[in-house]
Amino acid sequence: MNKYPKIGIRPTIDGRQGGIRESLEEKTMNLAKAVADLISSNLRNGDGSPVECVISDTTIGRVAEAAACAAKFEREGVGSTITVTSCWCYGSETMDMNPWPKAVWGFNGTERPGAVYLAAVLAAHSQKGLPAFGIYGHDVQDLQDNTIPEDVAEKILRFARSAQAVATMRGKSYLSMGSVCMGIAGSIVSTDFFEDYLGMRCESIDLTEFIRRMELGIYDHEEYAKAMAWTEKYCKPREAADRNRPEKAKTREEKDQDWEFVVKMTLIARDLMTGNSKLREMGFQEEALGHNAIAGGFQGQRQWTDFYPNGDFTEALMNTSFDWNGIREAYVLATENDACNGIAMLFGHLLTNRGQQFSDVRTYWSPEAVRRVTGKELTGIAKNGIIHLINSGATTLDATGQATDANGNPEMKQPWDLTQEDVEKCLANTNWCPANRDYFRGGGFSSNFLTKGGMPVTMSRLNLVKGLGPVLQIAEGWTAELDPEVHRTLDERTDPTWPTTWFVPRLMPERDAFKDVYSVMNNWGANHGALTYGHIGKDLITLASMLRIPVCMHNIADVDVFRPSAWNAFGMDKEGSDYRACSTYGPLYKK
Ligand SMILES: C[C@H](O)[C@@H](O)[C@@H](O)C(=O)CO
Ligand SMILES: [Mn+2]
Repeated sequence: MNKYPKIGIRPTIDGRQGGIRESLEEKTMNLAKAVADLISSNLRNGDGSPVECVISDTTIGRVAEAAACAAKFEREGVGSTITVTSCWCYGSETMDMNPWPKAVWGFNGTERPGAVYLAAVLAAHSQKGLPAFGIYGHDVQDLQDNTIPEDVAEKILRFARSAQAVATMRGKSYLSMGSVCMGIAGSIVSTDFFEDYLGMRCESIDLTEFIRRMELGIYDHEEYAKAMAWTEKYCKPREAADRNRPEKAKTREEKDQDWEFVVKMTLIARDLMTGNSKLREMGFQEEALGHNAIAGGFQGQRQWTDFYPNGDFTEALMNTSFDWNGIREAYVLATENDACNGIAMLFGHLLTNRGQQFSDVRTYWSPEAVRRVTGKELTGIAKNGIIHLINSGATTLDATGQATDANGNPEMKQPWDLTQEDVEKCLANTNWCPANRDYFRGGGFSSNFLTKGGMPVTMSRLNLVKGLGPVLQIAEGWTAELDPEVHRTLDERTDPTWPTTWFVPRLMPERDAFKDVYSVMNNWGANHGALTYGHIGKDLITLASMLRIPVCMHNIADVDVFRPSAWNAFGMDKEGSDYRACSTYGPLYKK
């Protein structure tokens, strides 16, 4: 069985035999091949395999050929399509009628009217309530030119990245480990939202399952020994001084036991999400299956953490692009079972294949407040103020920023670009602090690091609003590096046992929520944000429109907003039309 969905390419053609069709067959097929090649040579699935395309067996001129193509795509596990043409074709006969994400590239040439077909078929898509993305190159190309211009390539790849994310999450699960955490609304998991908007299921387990598996030894014992040896080498030596009051601190012996406990928790959390064939060999058929989870959340607080070591080690390692088994794709695991943030992490992960960061959006520090408490000025990109992102647990260790690109700049890499040296540097820059036992009575270890400055990042968050539905918010910006003394003073006022990222959003004076750094913090819809490496706001906007989730706040220029062409019919203000279109079409998988 194929692990990932494929993208179907549909070459459509003028059906008139006796000259027209014959003259266009080769050209049209070549355009389809060029699109498939563009996608497979640029986009990868999470395991590093190229995103696969399937091309229709024939060009599509008449409806029987459209039907044969649809049948082939169903057999091949296609999850979205791109229709390509350089000429006039018959709209409703050749169009893709499947409600999955779809785009049409109408070649901008004038010998044959590909753009006329594009307009006609997009009108048909609008009329039939099957929104499609329209791709029309800016400059006229010659008929014999089969190259894909840069502006067209950018749109094809933006569509394909987002469509592949939509298709990849479909049919998978979100696994709640535990339930609602400290009354956090995002952890009141909405099955309706997951099912209707994402095509996903919600699974849940009670946290006693961890104890059962630990006590009955239901985990891979060989892997546990390997994981423990790795932890002894890379993590335990970086155990930080205990900041608990002496009467609250655990003894050395208790801490050693906690290390063993949190390593076992990590194996079990992974097995719960994705299963483990080793457990089948051990006779545990059910446990070997896992929950088919592509994302999950760990409740932790309060009952579990009041009694057992916290989930911080587990969450940090799961979200990281490496562990004792080497470099691998990061998992998506939200802390505090905040599924709304987990979904923003999942979007970021599927669009980039990189490890994700989960944080409390804790403090806006104005330049004035920083001056007052430190006696120093914020400088550089931080000069207009900063947002302190900090939470125990679910932040990828990739967010240390210790991996470097070819120019020596910090990067949170895709796993296939990570090197062993990068991995060792991420680990060498992460401390493991005995958990603050006023908060976490059961102990455990919190990952602690300071994110390197200068990385392009995008903060996002999904919120559920009664009467409206889901909305997405997006803020592109950068990580900032502060004067070390300023960092220390500000960090000491919080919980210095947790990882810190200083975030500076890109401001847009003309948009109220981005007129200053304070407004970004003040407009954030909940206590958490997901941080993704890179400026991926454009991709998130395209993805959200495919899922009919309106974007309530973003700092992306209008020219970079790429949504289905039907959105243009809902008015000239892009954000208002987004709301109207999303509410008209409704969720993609509504039953
Ligand atoms: C320890 C505390 O309960 C934190 O976990 C709390 O500040 C949060 O993270 C709330 O989202
Ligand atoms: Mn939190």
